[in-house]
Amino acid sequence: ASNQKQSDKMTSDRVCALSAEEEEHAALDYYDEDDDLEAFSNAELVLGFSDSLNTEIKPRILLMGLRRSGKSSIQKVVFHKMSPNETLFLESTNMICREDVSSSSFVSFQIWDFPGQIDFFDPTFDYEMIFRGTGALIFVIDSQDDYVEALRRLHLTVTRAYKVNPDINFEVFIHKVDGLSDDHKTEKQTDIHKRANDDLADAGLEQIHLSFYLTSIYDHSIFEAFSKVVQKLIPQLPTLKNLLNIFISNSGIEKAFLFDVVSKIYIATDSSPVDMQTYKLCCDMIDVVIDISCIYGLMDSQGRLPYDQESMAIIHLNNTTVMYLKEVTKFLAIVCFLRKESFERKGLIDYNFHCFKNAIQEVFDVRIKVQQNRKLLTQRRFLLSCLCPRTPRKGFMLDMR
Ligand SMILES: Nc1nc2c(ncn2[C@@H]2O[C@H](COP(=O)(O)OP(=O)(O)OP(=O)(O)O)[C@@H](O)[C@H]2O)c(=O)[nH]1
Repeated sequence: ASNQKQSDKMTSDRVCALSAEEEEHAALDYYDEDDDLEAFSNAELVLGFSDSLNTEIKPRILLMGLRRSGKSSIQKVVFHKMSPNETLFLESTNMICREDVSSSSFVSFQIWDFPGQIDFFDPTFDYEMIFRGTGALIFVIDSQDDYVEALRRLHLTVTRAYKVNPDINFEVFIHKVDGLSDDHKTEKQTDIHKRANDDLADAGLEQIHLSFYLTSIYDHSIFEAFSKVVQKLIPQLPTLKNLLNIFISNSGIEKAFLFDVVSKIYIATDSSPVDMQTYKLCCDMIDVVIDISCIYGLMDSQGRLPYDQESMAIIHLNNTTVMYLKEVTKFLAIVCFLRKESFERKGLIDYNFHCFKNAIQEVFDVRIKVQQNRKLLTQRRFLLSCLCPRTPRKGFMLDMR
């Protein structure tokens, strides 16, 4: 319960930070500006969203799949810290639920949770508008159920979405695998993979790439899968990876992850392979650090959490490995694994960390600058197109520049 409270507090802290952040940030450099504007006005018209002009248009992640496949549970467990058992009481989703996931870090997107059955032929459902601004489409398949119908829906959804926007990343979560043995899991994955790709090949659409993940809300697999989905939407990923590689190779560190603390999504890691055990240890460490901070730390006069960019933690494991966590920004932390001997040179590690942090700040600054320019441009173009609707927008763009 205490963990839940702390997470709620952190989430609400993040929401507060978001509104301030939104003031200075504009759209991610993700899709065409014309699409931004169009998607923005369409969303308002079609779905009645009341976003102000200030609102950032973020890449969308759609959660789709049959009824009761586990879509809402995934969203609640990953982004609301709901305990997996509580999802048993979730009611069926009847309308599209949209949620902003943002922080001052690189994690910034919208999740749209769709009701189980979407009728693509329903004229009130403007799927073209929805797919146009989509970065990733996650299709959830219940592995404990018969998946023939799910595969049919997957095929229909993917082909429709691809026609509208070929840049969407298609991610298939073979979900609820907690009830299956290891052999059974591999068997199901192979079967689903083969059938889905055969269907695409039969339709002459071999070029569509589907990524498959075995997931469950009862372990870390869902966080790991979500991390990979989100990473594909971070344009700065290669830069972050490069910075991490330089940092670890100069500090005697074996592995490092850059985490979004609230969601426990890792947004980047170095080039060495990731194993699930290491990832689990990082998640546990983040939980421990937040818990200890909340129990023993002193809140400031405004009642804010005693957890900030100065926070750090060291855990010595009983196999001569040391885990070292350091905050990079309020919502971003780096978790490193290194040998006890390497940790003796902590001064060097801290100095290198300082350089790493400055480099991350520079990446942020560039991003903010680009976003501010885009925001200004989009607002001006919007206002001008309202004043002179007949004049082609491209012309305005040239004038403004
Ligand atoms: N065993 C197991 N059950 C799960 C998992 N994820 C979700 N569930 C259960 O699946 C049921 C349906 O979950 P929901 O999240 O409501 O499913 P949904 O896809 O959002 O359903 P609709 O809103 O009707 O489209 C709930 O009882 C969850 O507890 C999982 O990883 N493992």
